[in-house]
Amino acid sequence: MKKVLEVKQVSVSYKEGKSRKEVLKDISFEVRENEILGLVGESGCGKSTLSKAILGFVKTDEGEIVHHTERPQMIFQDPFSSLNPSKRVEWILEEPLRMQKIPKERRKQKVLAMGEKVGLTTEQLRRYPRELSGGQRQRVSIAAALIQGAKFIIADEPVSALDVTIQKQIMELMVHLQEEMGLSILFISHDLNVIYQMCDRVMVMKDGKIEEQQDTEDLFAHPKSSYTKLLLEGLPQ
Ligand SMILES: Nc1ncnc2c1ncn2[C@@H]1O[C@H](COP(=O)(O)OP(=O)(O)OP(=O)(O)O)[C@@H](O)[C@H]1O
Repeated sequence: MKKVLEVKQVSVSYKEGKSRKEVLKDISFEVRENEILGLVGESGCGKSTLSKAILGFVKTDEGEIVHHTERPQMIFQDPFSSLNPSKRVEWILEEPLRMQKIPKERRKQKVLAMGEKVGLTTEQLRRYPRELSGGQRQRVSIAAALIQGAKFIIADEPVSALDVTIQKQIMELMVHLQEEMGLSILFISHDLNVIYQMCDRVMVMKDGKIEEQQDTEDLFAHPKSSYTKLLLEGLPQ
């Protein structure tokens, strides 16, 4: 099985006064080609720090992070913060292509095609981010992540800010695109229901450590760690 990412015995700490607080402790896992790997854990357990470490935004104290593809593209919970408010959606999507000096006609075609893939109409592509609904904005950030041909995406709580029905649509879109485009997704969520519906494999994180990782069905049917059991007990049947 080919891998897109290997994280080997990684530890990360933040400065806290004169000492340092260890936030990630000896983390090891891999993301394989063509899979959705879930990362679940309570608020503050270190999920966002892990994605920052993968992107190289925080320094690791120990361990090694090996990329086998280009750096992943991110999708965030709140696309507002990542979308330029003063530009129309089509401009935002075109921007990385402009940087690559792709000719105008080709850029327009790519934006239209990507818009269609994520379910945005030509009319919606002409709007500003603030003129779209939360779900439509999340479609824009998915398109922005994919338009340069990324094969590996980190999605950090991408559906947590959405209502349940919209949540479902965005989840279905992501699974569909993952299958169609052969993507690898590291899917971060605190919501076990969402993880169950989306992911091929799951890692459970607690206090900066990976408690366990298993195929989704196995983890939900036969959790190994007492912490995972506790999390699952909190779920309606
Ligand atoms: N820049 C920073 N400096 C110091 N401490 C930080 C910094 N960023 C995060 N932390 C601390 O590191 C721990 C892990 O935070 P992190 O944001 O990675 O958790 P998380 O699991 O993503 O939480 P959430 O789901 O609430 O976003 C927390 O205790 C947090 O307070």
